[in-house]
Amino acid sequence: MSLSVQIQKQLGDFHLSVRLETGAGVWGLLGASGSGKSKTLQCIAGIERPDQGRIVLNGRVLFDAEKGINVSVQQRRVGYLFQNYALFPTMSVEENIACGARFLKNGRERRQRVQSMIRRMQLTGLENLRPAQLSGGQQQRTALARCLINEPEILLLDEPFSALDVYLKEQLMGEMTDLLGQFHKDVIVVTHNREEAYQLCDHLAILADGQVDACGTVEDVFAAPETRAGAILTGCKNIVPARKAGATTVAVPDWGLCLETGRPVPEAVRAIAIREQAFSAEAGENEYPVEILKVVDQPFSRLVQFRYRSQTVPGPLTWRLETGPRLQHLPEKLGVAGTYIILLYR
Ligand SMILES: Nc1ncnc2c1ncn2[C@@H]1O[C@H](COP(=O)(O)OP(=O)(O)OP(=O)(O)O)[C@@H](O)[C@H]1O
Repeated sequence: MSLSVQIQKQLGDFHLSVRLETGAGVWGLLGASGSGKSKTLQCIAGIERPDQGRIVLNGRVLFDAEKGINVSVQQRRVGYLFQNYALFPTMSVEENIACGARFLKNGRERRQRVQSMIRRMQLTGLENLRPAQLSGGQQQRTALARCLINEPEILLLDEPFSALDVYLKEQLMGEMTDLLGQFHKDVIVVTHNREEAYQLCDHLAILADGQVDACGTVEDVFAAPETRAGAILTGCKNIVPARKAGATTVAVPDWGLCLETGRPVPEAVRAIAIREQAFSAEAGENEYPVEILKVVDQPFSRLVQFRYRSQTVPGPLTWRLETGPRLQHLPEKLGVAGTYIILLYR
């Protein structure tokens, strides 16, 4: 699969300007609320019309502003799973799924396809129930079946788990991964949740203020987000302006420190990020005196707020530890291994 998106759209004061090239597998659009994720997906599906640009799916031009091409939603062969599934409340499971196969004129073939979908999506026995009589997972499978029956070339999932509680979400994420694997569908999934992004996707594009800010494999984006937006969205809490100080060191004026990164530091570095788990009382590297401000016990971890004694700005830093015996002695120094210092360029 290849999808090329180059679109611009003005929405009130908000400017969407997305350039994205995706390949096979599951791609995630990870962005904060209001960053333009849903609008991007809707432009690809043909629900929204960009002001400018071009969208090409597997060599087929779906939209080209200059050439006046705008293929209809029905003809795009793009499956779109709405955030709340958008099932028709007065229709049964079977009727909802059949809606996705309206394009099939042959009634017998349509019925066969619907029955096959019901089996594959493990909805057997539920055919005559209405959406309100289904569990969250059954509703999601019905909506997925309605998308997939049309044999789309790509499946777009808009925040597929946002409406679910934590327990159901974990269960359904596992199910969804299995189903997507079974159907061998290429997928773009929109989410603001880093766990979802990490678990479901092979590749990630970070969306910030209507633009793609960073792009790469999930592992690379999480290991080295490169931008502030990427660092925040992948869960970094300690982000601070920094600049190159030496071949392998960064100066961090707000903390009054110079940190050794253990690798060449490019001139372009503008900030660093250190994950909460990266600090250690036994790091043996970059160890500096700290003042512990607060210890908050959480169910499976302990959050320690601290400041460097050399710090010139007030905001606390956070250090997260696995829950163990209560801290007997609060450390006087904390360190961080150079490899855990994430260099940010924007
Ligand atoms: N019709 C509109 N007129 C003006 N602004 C709009 C319109 N529709 C959307 N916007 C703005 O466009 C921006 C992007 O919206 P979009 O729904 O794509 O965000 P999102 O990243 O999906 O957010 P969320 O995660 O909250 O759903 C938002 O700031 C929104 O306020």
